[in-house]
Amino acid sequence: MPEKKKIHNFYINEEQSIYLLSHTDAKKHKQWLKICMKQLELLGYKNVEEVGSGAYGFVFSGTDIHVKPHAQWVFKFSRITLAQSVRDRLEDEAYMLSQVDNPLVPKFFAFERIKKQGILMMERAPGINLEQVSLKYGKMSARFITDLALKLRNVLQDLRENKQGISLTPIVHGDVKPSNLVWFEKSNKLSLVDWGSSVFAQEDGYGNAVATNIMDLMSSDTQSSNARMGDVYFIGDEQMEGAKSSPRFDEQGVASTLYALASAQSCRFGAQVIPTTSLGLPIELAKVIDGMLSKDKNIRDEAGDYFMNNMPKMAKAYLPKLDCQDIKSAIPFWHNELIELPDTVVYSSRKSFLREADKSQALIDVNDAQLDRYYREFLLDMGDTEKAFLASISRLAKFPVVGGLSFHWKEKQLFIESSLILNQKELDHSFSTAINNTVKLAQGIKQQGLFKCCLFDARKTIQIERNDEGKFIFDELPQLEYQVMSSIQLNEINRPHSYFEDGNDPDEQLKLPKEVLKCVFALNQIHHTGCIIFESLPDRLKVHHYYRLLDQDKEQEFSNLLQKIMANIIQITSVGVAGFMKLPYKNTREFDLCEKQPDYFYPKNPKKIN
Ligand SMILES: Nc1ncnc2c1ncn2[C@@H]1O[C@H](COP(=O)(O)OP(=O)(O)OP(=O)(O)O)[C@@H](O)[C@H]1O
Repeated sequence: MPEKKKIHNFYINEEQSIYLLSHTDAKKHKQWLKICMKQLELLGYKNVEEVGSGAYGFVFSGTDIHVKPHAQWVFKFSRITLAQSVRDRLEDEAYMLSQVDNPLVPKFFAFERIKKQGILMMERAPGINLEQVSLKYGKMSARFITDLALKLRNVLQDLRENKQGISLTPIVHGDVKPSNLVWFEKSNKLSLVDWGSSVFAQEDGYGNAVATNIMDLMSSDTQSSNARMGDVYFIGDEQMEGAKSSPRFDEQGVASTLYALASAQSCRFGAQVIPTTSLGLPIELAKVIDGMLSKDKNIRDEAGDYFMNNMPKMAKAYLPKLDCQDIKSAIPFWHNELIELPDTVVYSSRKSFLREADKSQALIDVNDAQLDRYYREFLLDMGDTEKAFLASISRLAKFPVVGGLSFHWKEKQLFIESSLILNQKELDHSFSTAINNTVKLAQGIKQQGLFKCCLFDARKTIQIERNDEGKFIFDELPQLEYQVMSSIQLNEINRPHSYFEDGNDPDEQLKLPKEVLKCVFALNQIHHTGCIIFESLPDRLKVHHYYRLLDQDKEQEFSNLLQKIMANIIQITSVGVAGFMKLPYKNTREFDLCEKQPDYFYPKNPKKIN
C-alpha cells in the first residue's frame, strides 16, 4: 500500500479553475488549447470548438465539409500536464474503442500522432453529458431513470457478448458515469463515451477466467489485474481495490450512475443516508440499485444478476410523469443576476474530523490522474457518508454561487448557518435539490464537530507574485472588491455571526501579520457578509474573497479597512492558508440527525395521483 500523502489544505473543485492558475500557467494553458484548435483547422475542419474536458484530456469537435452530409467529428487530446506514460494511454483507448460496435457508442475513426501529441478521432455524440443535464434539471424522473437503466443494461449485455469484436472476449468499459453519457434530448439519443479505462475482461464475474482459447490463458499474465482506474466517485470496491477486471465493474458504474442521477448527486457514496428507496423510483428498481450498491459482495453480485436478467421486464412499468411540487430549499438562498457569472470555487476548512481511518483500501496505481484527484480531495480515509457530504459541497460549487456555510454537529442536532447567493434564477430548482442533499447527508454524519466552507468567484482572486527572495512584485497593490447592498432590515443585525466565534482552525497554518488581524477584527463590527482566504505559496500569494456590505452608512470605514488589509498582506512571509468567513446574521437552522432517509417509492397506482 502506498504511503499516504499529507495534504493540509485544498480546494474541492473538480478541476483547478483557470483563474487560480498562475498568470504564466494560465497563458500556457490557453495557448495550448489554441494550438490544438489551430491544428484541427489546418487539417481542414470547420467550426472547431471545445466540447468537453476531463481528468485525462480535452475534447474538440469539428466539421468535415468535404463529405455530404457534413460529418461531425470529435478529437480527443491528452492533457500535456500528464506524464507521457499516462498520455500514451490515448492509443490504448483508441484501440479499445475500435473493438466496439454498438449503436450507443460513437464510431472510432483514427488515431494520429503529431509530434508527441496523440489525437483520437471519433464520431461526435450529439447533445450534452448527463452530469450537465443533472445540474440543469436536478433529480431525473422515474421514467427517465428506468429507460436509462434499460439502455445501459443492453449495452452491458452487448459488451459481455462482444459479438462484433475481433475476439469474443467480454469488454469492460471501466468508467460508466453521468459525464461519460452524452444525451440528445430532441431525439432521446444516448451515447457512451470515454473508453480510456476500457480493457478486455479477465474474469466473467463469477470468478472464472475468460479467454477465447487455451493459448490466451497460457500466454497472458493470469495473476495480476489489467484493470484501469475509472472515476473514483463512481467505480465499485473491486475496481478500486485492483481486482481482476470483470463485467461486474460496469454493473457498478451503472448502479452508481442511476443512483447519482435519480438523487441529483455527483457520486455513489450517499446511498447509506439517502438510499435509492427514498427517491421516488418504482420499488423493484430502487431495491435492485441499492442491492448493487451494497457493501456486501454477495448481495451486490446477486442484485447485478437480477438487474441484467430483469431490467427488460422492469422497464415495461407504466410510469407517467407525476405532477411535481416545487421543492423548497432546506436553507434559504438569495438571487443576484450578474452579466458575467462567477467561476465558483469552494474552499473548506475544519474537515479533519470528517476523516475516519479506513485502512482496508488498497490502491492499484497511484500515478493515476483519478487517484491524484482522490488524494487532492482528501477522500481516501473517510467514511462513505463523509465523502458524499464533501462531494455534495463540490456540487454546490458547480452552480454560479457565492457565499458560505457553517455546519455544527452536536450530540443530537445539526445547526447550519448560511449565506448563499445564486446568480442564475433558472437553476433555482436544481440548486435547491443540491442544498437539500447536502443537508440530508449532513444529518447522517454522526461525529460531533464543525465544518465550514466558502464559495467564491475565482475570477476575483487577487494574485501577487514573489521574487526569488520571497518579496512581492507589484506596481500597484490590487484592491479587494465589494458589493453594497441596499436597505437592510433591522432584525437582521441582531445576532451577527462573527469571524472569530469558532476559534482557531486546527487545519490552517498560515500566521497572519497582526495588522491584518486587527483589520479583520474591526471589519467584524460592520454588518456585512463575506470571506477572505489568504493562500500563501512559495512563489505567490492568492487572496480569494467576496464581500457584501449590508450597512451602507459604514461604506467609508469598510473600504478603508479592506485597503488596510491589502497594504499589510505584503508582510506575509510564511507559507500556508488562513481564512475568515462572516455570515450576515445568526440564522441558525436546526435539524435533527437522521441516519437514513425514509422510504419513498413511485406510487403503485399513478392514475390516482395525477
Ligand atoms: N465522442 C464524443 N462526442 C461528444 N462529446 C464527447 C465525446 N467524447 C467526449 N465527449 C465530451 O467530452 C467530455 C470529456 O471527455 P472524456 O470523458 O473522454 O475525457 P476524459 O479526460 O477521459 O474524462 P474523465 O475525467 O471522465 O476520465 C465528456 O464528458 C463529454 O461531454
